[in-house]
Amino acid sequence: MADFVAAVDQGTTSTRCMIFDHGGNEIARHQLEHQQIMPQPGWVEHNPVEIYERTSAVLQTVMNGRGLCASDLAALGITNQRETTVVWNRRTGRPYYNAIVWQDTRTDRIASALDADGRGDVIRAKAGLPPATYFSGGKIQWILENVPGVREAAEKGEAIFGNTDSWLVWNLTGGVDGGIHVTDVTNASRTMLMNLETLDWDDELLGFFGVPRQMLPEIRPSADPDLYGYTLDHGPLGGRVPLAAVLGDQQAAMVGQVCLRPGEAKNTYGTGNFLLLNTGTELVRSKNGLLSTVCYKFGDQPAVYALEGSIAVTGSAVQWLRDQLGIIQGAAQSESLARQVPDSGGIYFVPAFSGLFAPYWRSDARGAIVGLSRFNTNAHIARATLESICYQSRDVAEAMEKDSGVKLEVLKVDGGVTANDLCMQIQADVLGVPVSRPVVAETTALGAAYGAGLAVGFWSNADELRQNWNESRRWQPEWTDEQREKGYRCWQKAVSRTLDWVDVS
Ligand SMILES: Nc1ncnc2c1ncn2[C@@H]1O[C@H](COP(=O)(O)OP(=O)(O)O)[C@@H](O)[C@H]1O
Ligand SMILES: O=P(O)(O)OC[C@H](O)CO
Repeated sequence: MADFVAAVDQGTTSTRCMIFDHGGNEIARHQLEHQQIMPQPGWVEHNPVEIYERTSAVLQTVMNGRGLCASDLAALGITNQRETTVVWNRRTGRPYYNAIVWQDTRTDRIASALDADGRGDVIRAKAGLPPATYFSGGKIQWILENVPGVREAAEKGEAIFGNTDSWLVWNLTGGVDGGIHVTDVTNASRTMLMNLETLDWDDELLGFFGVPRQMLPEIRPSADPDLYGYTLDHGPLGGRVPLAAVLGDQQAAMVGQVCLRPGEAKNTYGTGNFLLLNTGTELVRSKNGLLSTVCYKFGDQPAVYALEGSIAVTGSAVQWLRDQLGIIQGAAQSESLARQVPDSGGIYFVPAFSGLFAPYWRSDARGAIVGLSRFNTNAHIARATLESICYQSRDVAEAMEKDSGVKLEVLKVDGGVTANDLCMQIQADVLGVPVSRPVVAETTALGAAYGAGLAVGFWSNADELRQNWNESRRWQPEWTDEQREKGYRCWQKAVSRTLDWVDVS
């Protein structure tokens, strides 16, 4: 009898494998970082071979560490950083180029040209996305146009595209020896190439980016009782395990937080922040700068959609304090440093390192710290960094309320930054609603495990998952309304100072 479900969470900064039992409790985990390659300002790449090696290593370490074998696992689910683009050769298994990461802004001219000639509106209508450097379509176009030999190989069906989910599934199911070339509907909904209503690749959208259809993976349900396939006997799990679910990481976090009813929402605080609201089987189109996206599709049930507010830089701003400014030694120290001061001393930090994503979608913005005086110290900068995470979340929460009419009563949170108690208190203050963190903060991996477990009958329905959800801590707002609104007005003024900084026309 298989007592556990495994999940791989292939994230922006690291890859982790986690094993869960039927109660949704974490049994084992291992995590490895991979290199962030930044060859030019605004460019961010990962090495896909390194990512697969790290994935194999975390799977092996977890299995060996707990003395588990493949037959102990009912299923494997995969969740991944979305949009990040890999193009590889299906005969040799070798990538043509590094993965171009979702944060990479090299395609800003491709993106702004889409709005100049009306294609942008078609993309908004069909894909639910604003033209932006964020999504995969422009990244594939860049590889087709700039890496010698790829266009010809793509026309012949030899050069194939995938986000990191497809790359991992292809390798785990055989690679050059019959690996399957698939993705799930949530990942496909982030490419600018899929029609949100038909849930299929759209020829008009493919034409906008010059992408040959034969490059693209087959789109499958997020949790698939027919199974994606099996891991290999000689693979990192040491045997055949049903690969039963694939979900983009933010959608997986929705499942892990059991936001499975319309009106339920969560905010994940990782490298960036992603606030998603379940809108049910109704596709809600944003008028306020949010994305419409697929939340999940379980088997042959209708797809469930979400509104999403994507924020490019939140936890990575904390990394910037550590790696570039050197004012903290580790991410956790951002809290002790910020606690040295009662407020940010009048400064506001807008970390528009990759332009601004939702709700602004301004690739011409760049980061700024405004309001500086000689009074300010590193502690104020640390505090302003935490505040920037919370104010950006308020920007998207406001847009979400306008689009959906749903008033947030409590914000469910998860992800690495939620370990920062001060940041969560500031979030409650800035939003004016309570913030609630679950016991299992690794909701992304848990969501992939839930998808895989539902597909193979390890869990039978959403009610079982709901019983597994428990709160670990809740923060109540402490600021007065006057404090809250004054702070937010200053934030909006600071944002306006970052716009129109670089020329992307
Ligand atoms: N105590 C902390 N305070 C603030 N930020 C933190 C803390 N711990 C981790 N982080 C940030 O959380 C991010 C990692 O979170 P994680 O959920 O693992 O992200 P991802 O899935 O994007 O790789 C990093 O950007 C790191 O700077
Ligand atoms: O890997 P994360 O957690 O930073 O998530 C990245 C998002 O999927 C980008 O859209």
